[in-house]
Amino acid sequence: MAGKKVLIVYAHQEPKSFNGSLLKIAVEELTKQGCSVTVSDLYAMQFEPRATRNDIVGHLHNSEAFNYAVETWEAFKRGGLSKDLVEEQKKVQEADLLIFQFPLFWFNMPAILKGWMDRVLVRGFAYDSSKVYDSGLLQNKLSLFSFTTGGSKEKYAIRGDIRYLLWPMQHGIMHFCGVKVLEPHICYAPENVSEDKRKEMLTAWTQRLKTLWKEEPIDCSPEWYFK
Ligand SMILES: Cc1cc2nc3c(=O)[nH]c(=O)nc-3n(C[C@H](O)[C@H](O)[C@H](O)COP(=O)(O)OP(=O)(O)OC[C@H]3O[C@@H](n4cnc5c(N)ncnc54)[C@H](O)[C@@H]3O)c2cc1C
Ligand SMILES: [Zn+2]
Repeated sequence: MAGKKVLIVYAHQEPKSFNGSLLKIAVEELTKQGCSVTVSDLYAMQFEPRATRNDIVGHLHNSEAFNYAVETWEAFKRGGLSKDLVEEQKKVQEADLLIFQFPLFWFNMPAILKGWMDRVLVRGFAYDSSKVYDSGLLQNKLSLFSFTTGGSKEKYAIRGDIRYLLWPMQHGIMHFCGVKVLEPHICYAPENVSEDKRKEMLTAWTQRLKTLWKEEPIDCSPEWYFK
């Protein structure tokens, strides 16, 4: 929808990859719609995934025993978070929609993207003591997890519902911070399907993006994941 701001957090090393093609499609289609699109290309940025002391500029709240959650919370309040974090938080703050584009690694997101979650979604910025889930601090935003797998759709049906994997990402992170969740977009086994099937999956992503702003968020409750 024209005027909407979208942040795509992208975790793949290779622009020519299938994930790279999915990213390109999203940038093109959303830009065409009149959205303003920002991409955080984590590998290209050499984004630091480790949650360390370096994320705090200046003095520590308690230099005797380091506590990452407490120190980043305190640093956020006094404007003492490292520059790369502040930049990512600004992008999140401005966005109406967050799209996460990545290949599934060990039933989860790649470490560099997990590190983005760990470091950017600081207490005071994304959530606070009683400000979690529907009261989280990142209200009025949507999120969408768009990812690829190595395993086929049939294999996932046998191994168990892929929604189980989405519980920590969608519910444990996004919903916890107050962000609403759209249906995930999953491209199964792009390496092992025909060229035609790959083209079909890319077209399906373009098609979905065309009507994305009309979608209702999922009911992000245990039933959606485990029923
Ligand atoms: C550490 C690790 C852990 C993993 N854990 C899991 C796991 O737990 N579960 C699981 O299912 N998988 C797992 N995998 C596999 C991984 O999820 C897949 O390899 C990945 O999702 C494939 O996506 P890709 O973008 O890298 O594919 P690519 O290999 O980049 O792309 C597939 C094919 O699409 C082609 N392509 C790219 N763009 C286009 C285009 N525009 N048109 C047509 N063709 C195109 C490429 O040339 C390539 O031939 C793991 C992989 C790693 C490295
Ligand atoms: Zn939820």
